[in-house]
Amino acid sequence: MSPVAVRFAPSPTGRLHIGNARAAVMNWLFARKQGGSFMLRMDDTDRERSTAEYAAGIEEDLRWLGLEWDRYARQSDRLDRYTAAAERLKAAGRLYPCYETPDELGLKRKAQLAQHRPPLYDRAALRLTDADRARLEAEGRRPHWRLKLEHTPVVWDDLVRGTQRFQGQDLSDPVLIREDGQPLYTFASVVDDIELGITHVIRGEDHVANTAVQIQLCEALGGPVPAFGHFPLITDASGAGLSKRLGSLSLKSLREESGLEPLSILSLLAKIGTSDAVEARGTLEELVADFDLAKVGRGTPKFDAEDLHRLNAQILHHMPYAAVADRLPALGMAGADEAFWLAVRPNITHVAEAKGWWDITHAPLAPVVTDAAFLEAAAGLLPAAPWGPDTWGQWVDAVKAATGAKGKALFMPLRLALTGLEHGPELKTLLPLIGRERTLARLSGQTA
Ligand SMILES: Nc1ncnc2c1ncn2[C@@H]1O[C@H](COP(=O)(O)OP(=O)(O)OP(=O)(O)O)[C@@H](O)[C@H]1O
Repeated sequence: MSPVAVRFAPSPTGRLHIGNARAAVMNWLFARKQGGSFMLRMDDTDRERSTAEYAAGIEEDLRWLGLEWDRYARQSDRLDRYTAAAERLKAAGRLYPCYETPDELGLKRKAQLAQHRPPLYDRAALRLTDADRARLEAEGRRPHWRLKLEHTPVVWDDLVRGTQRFQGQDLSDPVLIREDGQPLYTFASVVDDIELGITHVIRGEDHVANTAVQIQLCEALGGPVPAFGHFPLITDASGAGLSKRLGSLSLKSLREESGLEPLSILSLLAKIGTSDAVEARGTLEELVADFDLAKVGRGTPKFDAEDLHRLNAQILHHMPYAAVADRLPALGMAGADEAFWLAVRPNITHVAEAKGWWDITHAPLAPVVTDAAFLEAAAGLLPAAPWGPDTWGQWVDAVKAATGAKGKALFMPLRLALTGLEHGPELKTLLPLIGRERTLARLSGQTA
């Protein structure tokens, strides 16, 4: 058996959204789990809507997620392959020229629907004589080309949906090549899957009907026919579909505006709509280990941004300093060290929020003074420098013994004076970061 080869094949007509990313994640995890290869293929034959900027944006998004590709292809580099495949189909009598305009096709469809018949192409072009075609071309009409489907059953064992059955006679002969010579998605995709050795096509269920046609096309081109798996499409929280062109829920905005970590998105996308619970995972390897296409369910997964934020917080709570060290200076935390990161990571949902704690530990702050006499007494008991992890314990024991204050009455005035807030990271870890001088000043009510 040939080694497993999968592809993620976006059209570069917008930035990737969370649904597209699911397709990328599924394919990448499948490849890694099976020891196979993952290809990024830009389906850019739509010249009007594809741009190099969007292609670069898609690459940026995938790299940010950590989904590196083993192979890369661009359909616009392979146009000669589609021409060659079209010639083979013509020679085999499977590709035929049609001359109807979109308006004429629209009228035919309307008439069929009015008679409660399915709106299938009526194959009128197959009945044209050479003379008819010559006359149409003389009128200036250029042909588009349709695949002549076999009127036989098409059956495949879908890796997600189980056995799928279509009848060739229930499907319209698909247009493979437009009037202007542009190969359409259905065609280019199958030529590539065959020639690039794709063994498994894993994609959203928006492609199920395409698959029936593509299996026939693949056979007409001499195969081999890959395995197919179609997973349900993600909707937004209101149940509405996503579209690259509308820019909905793009990875770029989740990264740049919402400040999410790639692993939160990966953790969500690897598990949403599967029989596994959605949980934060600290590495891609853990997600690979859990992955099994058989766990993907048939229900429509709804994307809820709240889930991502919850996962993000969980991921940050365990994130080592090395994973963020490079990013902290650019977020206004130049000089932030491991002690600072370990102190604040349990209290943040997004990395940028660490800046709030950076300011509290490193910039002037107006303390909240609730009991000046108590704070003065506490100031007199502050241990001498140097301070370490035990300083807080020693200090509060002394304050407790001297004042008799306990529990909240002991901690809250100190927390408010030192941080200005009622909640936050453990004072045991914050105190050495704030330092003795600043602590003394804040205890006396000064902005420091
Ligand atoms: N909402 C979704 N949920 C899961 N997968 C999706 C979703 N939308 C698209 N996909 C998958 O993303 C992959 C790339 O598809 P494609 O580039 O056609 O994106 P698209 O968002 O459908 O495009 P467009 O909005 O530009 O029509 C395909 O495998 C497709 O099935």
